[in-house]
Amino acid sequence: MPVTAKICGLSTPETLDAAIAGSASHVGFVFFPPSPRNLSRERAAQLAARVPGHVRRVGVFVDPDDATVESALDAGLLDALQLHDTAPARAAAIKAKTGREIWAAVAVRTAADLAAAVTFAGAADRILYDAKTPPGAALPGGMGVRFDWTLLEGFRHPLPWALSGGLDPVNLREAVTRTGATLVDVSSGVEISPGIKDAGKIAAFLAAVASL
Ligand SMILES: O=C(O)c1ccccc1NCC(=O)[C@H](O)[C@H](O)COP(=O)(O)O
Repeated sequence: MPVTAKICGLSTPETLDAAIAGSASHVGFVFFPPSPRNLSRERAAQLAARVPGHVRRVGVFVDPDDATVESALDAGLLDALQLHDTAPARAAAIKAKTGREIWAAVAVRTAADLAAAVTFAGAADRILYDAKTPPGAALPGGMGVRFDWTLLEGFRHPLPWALSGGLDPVNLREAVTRTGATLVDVSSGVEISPGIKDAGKIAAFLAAVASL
């Protein structure tokens, strides 16, 4: 099965272009003000206009209200909405209201955390297994934290899914081999500092994906 990749937290034309040139299947735009990757409406519109139709635009949110979603949808021309810290009923309501594909982030540290995945059946279209960030962390994602990938070995996934959390070009092969992921998501692993993406690192990650 071919593996595809989402490059998340893009915020400049140069790094967005590197993701597109390297054949990313998805690009992620963050709409969460505490994040160093947060986009203004204007920047989101500027970036969204550069994305060709075959690359899917994913908006990343943390339990957003309707106004936040509407504003981002309009500016970012979003194909999918990735929801962190969002209850299944709220995810279902956003899906019904927007008609967009919904990705539900499930934060994982232990096997017990995986039980949340099934609660999104019927409410979301895809599960994003992401590493649980430390207690008190400013962000629920995008912190370069990985989880124990063996937890996903033999797990019965209730929905299509993607793997995230602390991925980089070096650990990618082990992550995919252990979990069987066919869609991977990276942010910190292609940055030189939080929020600052690097075109060379993006190219290296996508080359590693293509070599799997
Ligand atoms: O990236 C952010 O700043 C962010 C903020 C709030 C919620 C989620 C966020 N990122 C979600 C992602 O999709 C990241 O790509 C994912 O957590 C993996 O991040 P990393 O471990 O840094 O590769």
